[in-house]
Amino acid sequence: MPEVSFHSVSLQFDDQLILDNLSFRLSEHRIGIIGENGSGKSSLVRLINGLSVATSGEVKVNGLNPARQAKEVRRLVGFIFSDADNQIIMPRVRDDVDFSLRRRGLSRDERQNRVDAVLEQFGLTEIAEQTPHSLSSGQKQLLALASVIVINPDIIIADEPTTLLDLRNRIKISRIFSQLQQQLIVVSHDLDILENFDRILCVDHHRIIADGSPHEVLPFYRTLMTERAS
Ligand SMILES: Nc1ncnc2c1ncn2[C@@H]1O[C@H](COP(=O)(O)OP(=O)(O)OP(=O)(O)O)[C@@H](O)[C@H]1O
Repeated sequence: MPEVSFHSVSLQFDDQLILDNLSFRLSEHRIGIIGENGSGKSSLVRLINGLSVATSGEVKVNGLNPARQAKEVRRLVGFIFSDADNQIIMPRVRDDVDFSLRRRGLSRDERQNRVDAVLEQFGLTEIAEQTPHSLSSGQKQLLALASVIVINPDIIIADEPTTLLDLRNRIKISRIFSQLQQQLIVVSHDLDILENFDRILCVDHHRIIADGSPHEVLPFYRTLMTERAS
């Protein structure tokens, strides 16, 4: 598996402290990141592909620094944004998936086969010729996932990938996640999809307050949130 490491990483926006002196290494297969709204989860994963830059400390992805070697890191890391509209580029669903594969040196046939396979996998075949903007929010979310998974990146980061999906599609995504060979880092409020992950980190008040197996961290988090809600 690839290795993502944080060495004394802090992140500030203007004067606001978001992440405070985080150090950890991620080398497990499937890693979940949980925490309250605004706790810094998206900010944390955005540091991994250089979308944000640490105020101090250092992030490394397989030894590369995402802030200084963004191009190389983005070849390794596929990032699925929480807002799928951000990722839609092309006028047809099929072309949008295909767009990710351009400049990968594949033949036209090979590209088409991969696009067809991933459209099928995500249940998008029937709407392959439609414009992405005509899709429902959930279908756009599936398209965003398909467009990243088709490239086969070494690390897949998904920021709240199931927020808009119905139960059937959540189950489907959960199955797809469990079959992926690549390292997967998922930010989610949907705790069910993280049940079978290898490791869960809980971000709270700028720090990681729990880090362990889903059996340890998810019940801890559920109890903490129940207490805070009352
Ligand atoms: N580009 C930015 N400029 C200024 N502040 C930002 C920026 N991005 C995030 N923040 C702030 O950082 C804090 C953490 O935001 P972040 O999106 O990382 O939280 P989150 O845990 O992913 O939240 P949610 O669960 O609601 O998606 C918030 O207070 C947010 O306002």
